[in-house]
Amino acid sequence: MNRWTKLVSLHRTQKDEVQPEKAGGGKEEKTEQKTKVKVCFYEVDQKFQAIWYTLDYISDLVYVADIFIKVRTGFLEQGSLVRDMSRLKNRYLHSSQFFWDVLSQLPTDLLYLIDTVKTPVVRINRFLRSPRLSETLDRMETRTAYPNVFRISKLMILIFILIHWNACLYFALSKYIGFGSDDWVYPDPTDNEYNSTRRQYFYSFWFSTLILSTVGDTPQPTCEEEFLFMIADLLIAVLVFASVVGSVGSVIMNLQDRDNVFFPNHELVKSYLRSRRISKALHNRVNTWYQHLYINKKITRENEILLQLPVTLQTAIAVSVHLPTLSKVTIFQNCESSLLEELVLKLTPQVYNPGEYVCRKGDVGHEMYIIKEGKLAVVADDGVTQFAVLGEGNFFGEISILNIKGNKSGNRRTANIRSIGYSDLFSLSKEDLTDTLCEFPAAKRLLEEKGRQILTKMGMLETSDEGEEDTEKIEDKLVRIESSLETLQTKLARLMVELESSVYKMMIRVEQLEMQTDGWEGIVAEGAGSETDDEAEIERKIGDGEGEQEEEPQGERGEGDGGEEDKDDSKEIKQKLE
Ligand SMILES: Nc1ncnc2c1ncn2[C@@H]1O[C@@H]2COP(=O)(O)O[C@H]2[C@H]1O
Repeated sequence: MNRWTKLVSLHRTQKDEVQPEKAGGGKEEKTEQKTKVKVCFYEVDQKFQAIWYTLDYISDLVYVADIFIKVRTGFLEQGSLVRDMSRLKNRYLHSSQFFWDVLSQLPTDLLYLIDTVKTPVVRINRFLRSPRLSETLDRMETRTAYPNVFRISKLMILIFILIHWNACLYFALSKYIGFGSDDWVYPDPTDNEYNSTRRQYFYSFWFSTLILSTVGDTPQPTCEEEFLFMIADLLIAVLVFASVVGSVGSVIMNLQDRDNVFFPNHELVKSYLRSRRISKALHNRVNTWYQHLYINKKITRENEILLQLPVTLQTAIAVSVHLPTLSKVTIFQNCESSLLEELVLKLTPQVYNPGEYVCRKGDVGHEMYIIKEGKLAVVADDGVTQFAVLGEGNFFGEISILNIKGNKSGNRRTANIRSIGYSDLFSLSKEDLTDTLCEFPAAKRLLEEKGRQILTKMGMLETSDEGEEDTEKIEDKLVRIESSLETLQTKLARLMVELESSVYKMMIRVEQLEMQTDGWEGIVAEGAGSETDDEAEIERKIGDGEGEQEEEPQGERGEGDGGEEDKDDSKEIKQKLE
């Protein structure tokens, strides 16, 4: 048999048959012996044949089970999941998938019965199932909480399998060329050091790893087969190396991207601070803040991350994350869930360092804050004297943005608020708060009440109750006037349309009547004798005109009383004629 044919068909010879060939040096034809079923490492085959068969047929059972699963797997039709068994069966049986599944499951193992074909190559059709494996891996990747770890593990396993197959080929090739015949092939197994199967496998695996990881340092090949093997391996190695570098690189990029999405980009801020020659103290404050974010996993850009989801999912997630905090806030405790759902998407997480001011007295207020975690103090201008300490579930900063009547400080902050330790806050902008409270007046009243209490304590509320009541009354009136104005505007618009249509109809009617009256001038001149008859005639014609008018569809007429006006006009014309 030709050397190449022998190599490709993976026929293997027994260990003791290798020796004469090795001794014979260039002897081309080897005696074909009883071939092995499974492995290049013959001892493994001899000892574990039962295990090989068992594993093979267990995996065949899994493949068959997979076919049943596929038949029962529903599919989407115009967005609805089809579960009807007869349709599912029909669909699968007529798909190309079914063809490939059957092909992969053909009992090619029966070829083992032919004595000369005892090679694992007969089961090669099982590889047709590999798309299903990659489908499974893809699904697992979308479900796992650690996709990057999963990706790297998958890559490592694939590389491991590749190195393993390559090691097997190397050993088979060494056996074919002759163990120990040169430096490149596997050393002579009769030597005790290289005799054990474990040593054979590890040596081959190591050799294969050297090539595929492009580490090199392998012995120089000496014969054609060795050269070809090395060339093919080195080409594969380039791909393997590239895919390893690429995958690891993309994993690192993903991690960086994730960090950049979760946290503000520290490197960017750092280089900005450097370029602007910011003082060391301020630099340190920024660094401490970043450190706190990273160590305690404080995510300040949640809203940006959630933006990629549909609004309903965003709300559901935000509610489940923030509701525990919001439900601790007194004003929101008895609120409708719809208010909380509306608010929750508008909250922006913020983290403050110890000693940092969240707002200063006299500043214009643009947002209010809800405390998620930490303690803050209402402090005097010296920054030390504390008037009150606010904790988890408290809120502040509402007075300057609520336009409370009688508030002497207007839209200015009434106090300094300073973070005692690290504090996690939610900020809510003036616009968002106003929009939301418009629809939930009860919550607005509560907020204003709390603000008024503080202002009264501080003596910053104008205490003219009457004035307040008056203003409230005026406000109520204004609201009523606004709504009445809107209704009036709508009515006016309708009337204008009706008026236009009536005028148009009137013009047509007058034209018709003019045409009719043209003929009567002669009749009138004929004399008074026929006067009574003419009058009756005119009466009749006008009567006809009115009848027509009555037959007009209501829709065309609109809601206005165009008909009445027409009648009046007809009477007028009649009078004129008389
Ligand atoms: N004595 C106080 N106790 C609790 N909170 C206060 C007190 N004084 C002021 N505040 C809060 O501190 C905030 C400072 O900004 P505002 O004036 O917008 O709203 C103020 C109140 O919410």
